[in-house]
Amino acid sequence: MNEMEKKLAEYKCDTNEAICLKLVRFAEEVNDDSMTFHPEYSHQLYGDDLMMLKGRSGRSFLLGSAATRTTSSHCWRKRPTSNPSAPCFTHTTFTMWRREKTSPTRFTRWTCSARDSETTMSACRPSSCGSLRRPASSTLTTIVGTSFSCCSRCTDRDGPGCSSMLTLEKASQRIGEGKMDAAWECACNCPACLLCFICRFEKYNNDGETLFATVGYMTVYNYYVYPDKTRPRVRSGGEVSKAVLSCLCACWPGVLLNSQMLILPPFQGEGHGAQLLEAVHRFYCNLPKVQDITAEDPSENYVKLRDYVLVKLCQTLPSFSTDKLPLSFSDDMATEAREKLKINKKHARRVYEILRLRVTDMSVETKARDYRLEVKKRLFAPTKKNQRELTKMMKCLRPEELASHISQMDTALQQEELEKSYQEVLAEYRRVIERLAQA
Ligand SMILES: CC(=O)SCCNC(=O)CCNC(=O)[C@H](O)C(C)(C)COP(=O)(O)OP(=O)(O)OC[C@H]1O[C@@H](n2cnc3c(N)ncnc32)[C@H](O)[C@@H]1OP(=O)(O)O
Repeated sequence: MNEMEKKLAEYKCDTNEAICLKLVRFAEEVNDDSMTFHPEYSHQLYGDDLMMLKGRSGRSFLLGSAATRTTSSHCWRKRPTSNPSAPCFTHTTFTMWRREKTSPTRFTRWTCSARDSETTMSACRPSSCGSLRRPASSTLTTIVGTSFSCCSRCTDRDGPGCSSMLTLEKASQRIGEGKMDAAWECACNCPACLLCFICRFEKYNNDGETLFATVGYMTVYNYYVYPDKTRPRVRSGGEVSKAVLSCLCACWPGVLLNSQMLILPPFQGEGHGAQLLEAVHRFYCNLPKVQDITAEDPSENYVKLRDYVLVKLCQTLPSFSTDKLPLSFSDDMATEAREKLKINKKHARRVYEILRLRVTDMSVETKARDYRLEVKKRLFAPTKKNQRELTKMMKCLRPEELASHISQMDTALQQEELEKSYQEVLAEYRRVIERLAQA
């Protein structure tokens, strides 16, 4: 370490620790340190190794539905040695999120006023996003009984973008640059044709005024399925035309990041994710054009959440009744799950395995064995396919070419891997069953 590096070392710190965030509903909360939390990921703002932050003075506030206030005055990034005159990039990046100066008296301007209904889920139609401060115009469904609202539009220019960058590992601002997508241009006014932002708001009262603060959101993109269906996919909002992008950016600059689903950290683990996903499924269930609902590259947490929600939805379907579960996965199950709940076959199969586990007495050896074989049959299917291909290859490959493929066939190793996968799946299923029991 040279002298300069030693000097700089004292300013270095973990940016995940140094950055403090708050979600603030009322003016007095701005100074309430008990509400502080830290980001999970800050490398997208500061880089992996060049970032430096002096002390712990960096601090941001994400207010109500949106705006960000940054009081981080001591953060900067080391100038690249190759270009000493380069600007201090981190500082620029950080202040980029500071759309407006925040003052407690202006809180209400950053909050969203949705419809009067208890909860409202709306789809965002890009062409109708022009007026940014109006409530969402297209109410699609109303769910009564919860004080949270699903709404597509934020009424302010500032979205929870910074929080998205700080809570997702691969968030990106560079989406859809220059790309056109017909789905976005659709003029039929059908919500199933669009990318929807479905947002979850906390409804609260501030001095007699009903306000809505962002809890989380999902972006769902509708793909075309031949010949006349669509397939909503939980995914980032990429591949949009520039015109639409700029319009949506104005509404939700942060939401347009590569964030498929996000519940803001203070609200995680409270059931919001499950309720949001369930609301989305229930909404699409009523659209005949929709084939099924999928997700793009789902994370482990998302799969856990989806398992729980889908099992909860399917458990009342006749084809999944307790007497039918021990008879193996049936076409009836796949069809009913797809037609009534827009669940695809692969997910319906997982649902079946979870529900069957719930009714199986695993202390009875024969029942446990039947269950194990049923699950392992599915888990082993890809390996079996590989084996069939290998058998074909054996007929045409030279011995040295075959050697590497043969090693993949080590049966003992395969059995070990299979058992490991089975145990992992079993643990995941048990967690879902436990959660269902608590609900
Ligand atoms: C398509 C994709 O892959 S998108 C990528 C997913 N997004 C991310 O990873 C971003 C960061 N993470 C998040 O935004 C959220 O954590 C999500 C979306 C993954 C989940 O949302 P959450 O609101 O936290 O989910 P929810 O609260 O319904 O369930 C999470 C856990 O909290 C537990 N929980 C729910 N309600 C309660 C409660 N009232 N009390 C205690 N625990 C609870 C659940 O049992 C569950 O635990 P488990 O996972 O061990 O079963």
